Amino acid sequence: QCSTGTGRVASDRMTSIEQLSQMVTRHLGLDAFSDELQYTTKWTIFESPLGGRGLVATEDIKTGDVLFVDHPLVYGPRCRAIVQRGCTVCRKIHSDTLFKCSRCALLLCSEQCQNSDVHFSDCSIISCWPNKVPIEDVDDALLSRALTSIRAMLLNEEQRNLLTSLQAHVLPQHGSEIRKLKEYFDIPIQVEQFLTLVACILDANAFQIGTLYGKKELSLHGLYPVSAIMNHNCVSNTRYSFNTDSQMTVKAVKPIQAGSEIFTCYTGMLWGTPSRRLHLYSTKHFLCTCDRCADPTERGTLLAALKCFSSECLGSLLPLQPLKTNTAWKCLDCGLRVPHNNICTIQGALGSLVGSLDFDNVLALENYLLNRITKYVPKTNQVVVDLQCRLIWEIGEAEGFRWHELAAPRLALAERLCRGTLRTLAALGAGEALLRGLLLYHLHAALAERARREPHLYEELKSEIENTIEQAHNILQGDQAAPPDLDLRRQYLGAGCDTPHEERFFFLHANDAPGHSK
Ligand SMILES: C[S@@+](CC[C@H](N)C(=O)[O-])C[C@H]1O[C@@H](n2cnc3c(N)ncnc32)[C@H](O)[C@@H]1O
Repeated sequence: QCSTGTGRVASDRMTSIEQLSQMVTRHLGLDAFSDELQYTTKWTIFESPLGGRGLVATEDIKTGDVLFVDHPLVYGPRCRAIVQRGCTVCRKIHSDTLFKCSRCALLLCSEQCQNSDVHFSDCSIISCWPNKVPIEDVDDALLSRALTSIRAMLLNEEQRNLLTSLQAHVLPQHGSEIRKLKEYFDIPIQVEQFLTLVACILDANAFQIGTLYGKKELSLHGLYPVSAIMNHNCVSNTRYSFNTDSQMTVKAVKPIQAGSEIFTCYTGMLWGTPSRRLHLYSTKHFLCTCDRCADPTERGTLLAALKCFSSECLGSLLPLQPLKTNTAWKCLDCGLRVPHNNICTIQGALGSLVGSLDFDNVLALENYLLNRITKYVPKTNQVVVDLQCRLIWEIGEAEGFRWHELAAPRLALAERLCRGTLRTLAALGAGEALLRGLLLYHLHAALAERARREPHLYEELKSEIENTIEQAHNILQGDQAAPPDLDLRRQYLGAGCDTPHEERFFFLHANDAPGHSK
């Protein structure tokens, strides 16, 4: 049945904090608790000193405390300029069975997906709009980009009120997917206005939804209304994780004092200041002024550092006034000053260089990291750190590079890279961030493999093998991004296991066997 009603088309954008708090309480289901069993949160919504609303701690919060479990009002394929082609129901990509639905043009991979409830409701909205071109000529990538907004048509009034009370980026660069969709479909004006508003709200607030560890599937985003109220800090005091039902759990990664704002991070943790600020400005329309952004060295990590332009100097260039977008840069050693434009040229060239790399080729990546990239940039630079992480994720996991297959120098390299990146995270004050959990897991796996090969080293490595898996487990448990053998490793290689040490490694080889799908 075709729905033409759009409910509230545009928000009055004036929802008070009290109204928003009430809507959030209902959304989280906290109003279902009886008077005797009062549910209290350790935070509330407030007028943030950064502008707009934010979340603030109402009592002291400990590391690891769960702040809330949010669920999405809507979710669907991520809306990016380059869209992966994948099934809009089961998220399968790289499938040669992908086809367009003959009624709505959405991409599907099987009859089962076509007959699913999800597709039925998507299709029943889109197929109501008269098509202006033959359905087979509709741009399925564009339709995929617009699908999350389209799904908002199914929300009830209360859900729409919550959705439209969130901030919207009402600027020409947002909502273009809906404008373009009009080239293919005759969309009623009220519906178009609603979809455009939702698209602007999604651009301001949506979170990318994590995928299962190592699984390549269509990337999704979702509108998590409570998480969306969190403002940004480049050193977040929370982390979030997703379960397989797309629920999002937000936890503290460090102690948060009563009265302090609760933050998330909208950028990559290991990006340097100019990259983070540019990204925030172009996508979220603000210039961050947090302590990390104001510190030219980024707590000594030098993630943005470039090589000094003077051929005799081995020093690093850093921005003189990082909060000024056109700041000059200065060498820490020789004091050479370099104008901003010259820095932009180097950063542009570096971007093109990295864009040309084949990240799926482990040997090429390793060679580039060890022999090439540090000719152009200091080893602290974010590009080097990014390549290090990409290599860490491949070593032990990629075909032909599983733990038991690694030559000793490569195993040692994995260990060294994990330790280096963990040091950078610690210097930033990242606390118990997700990235730290994954790095600890990989460090544990490298150490365990070394102990398996050389049993005489076991006693020496035992406490670190145990500590790393315990800490990784603490951070990653319940997160769908967690490696599937996390629990097994903790059971056999964690503290308190009484299996004789010669027998503790038996499961590693089974997991590493070629063809084993992690
Ligand atoms: C996801 S919303 C966060 C909630 C928002 N403050 C509100 O009132 O609904 C993202 C927007 O909040 C603002 N914001 C978030 N973090 C900020 C920060 N560190 N400094 C300035 N503005 C920030 C920006 O306008 C950004 O586009």
